[in-house]
Amino acid sequence: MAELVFHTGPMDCGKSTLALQMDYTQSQHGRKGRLFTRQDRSGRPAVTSRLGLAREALEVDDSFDFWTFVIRELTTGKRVDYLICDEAQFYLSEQVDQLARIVDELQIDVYAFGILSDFRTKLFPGSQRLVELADRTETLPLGPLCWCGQKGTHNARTIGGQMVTEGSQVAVGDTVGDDEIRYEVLCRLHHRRKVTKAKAKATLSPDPLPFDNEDWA
Ligand SMILES: Nc1ncnc2c1ncn2[C@@H]1O[C@H](COP(=O)(O)OP(=O)(O)O)[C@@H](O)[C@H]1O
Ligand SMILES: Cc1cn([C@H]2C[C@H](O)[C@@H](COP(=O)(O)O)O2)c(=O)[nH]c1=O
Repeated sequence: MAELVFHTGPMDCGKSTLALQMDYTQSQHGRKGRLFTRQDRSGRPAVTSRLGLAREALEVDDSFDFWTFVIRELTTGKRVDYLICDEAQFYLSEQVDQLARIVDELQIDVYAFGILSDFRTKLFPGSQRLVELADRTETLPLGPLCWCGQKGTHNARTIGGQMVTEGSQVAVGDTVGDDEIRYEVLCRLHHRRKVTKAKAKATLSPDPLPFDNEDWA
């Protein structure tokens, strides 16, 4: 039986790396796949991992129809055994419905990868639909740590170094670099208290990180 599997976790937990590893492993066994992404950080239609791996992919925009695409591939004699769908949080919920139909009616495996929730802790529509429809939702076992040393679970957005809790849901960005808009993965406690690493450092210095300070812990 083909499967729709949603691999999720916060930013920087290895989703794109796993997507590329799955594609590699499957293709080593002669299976033919297609890679998709939407608004990758690189600005290119590609699946890119912070470990340095990258592969070209097909860009999914609002008008893209997975069902029509796969039917066209099959009816022109091409083989499709699986789809790898990165940055799936940005997909429309109708597109996730198309992915489920592909699994059920064409027996093609779909492996989707994406973050569950945004910087306000609200679900992305694409991720919500994946959780609703997937045969399995898997949370990646490894992930970034909050500055306090706890497991990082929640994505924070910073603008000019300040954590924000309002703004548009989509703003492509990274957890490293010096762009105005950045992300930082925090534990729930520090996300809720809006204590980023920079804020903790400014407030609590000169203690070394990770802090074990009563004030914030
Ligand atoms: N130089 C490095 N050496 C080892 N592992 C690294 C290095 N850089 C990044 N990583 C690993 O890659 C992970 C991020 O992978 P990536 O696929 O880009 O994440 P995601 O797609 O979930 O945002 C990090 O959590 C870390 O485990
Ligand atoms: C939390 C959050 C993230 N994004 C963007 C930022 C990145 O471009 C991607 C996540 O990429 P990753 O491969 O998982 O690191 O999503 C966003 O647009 N809005 C948000 O709230």
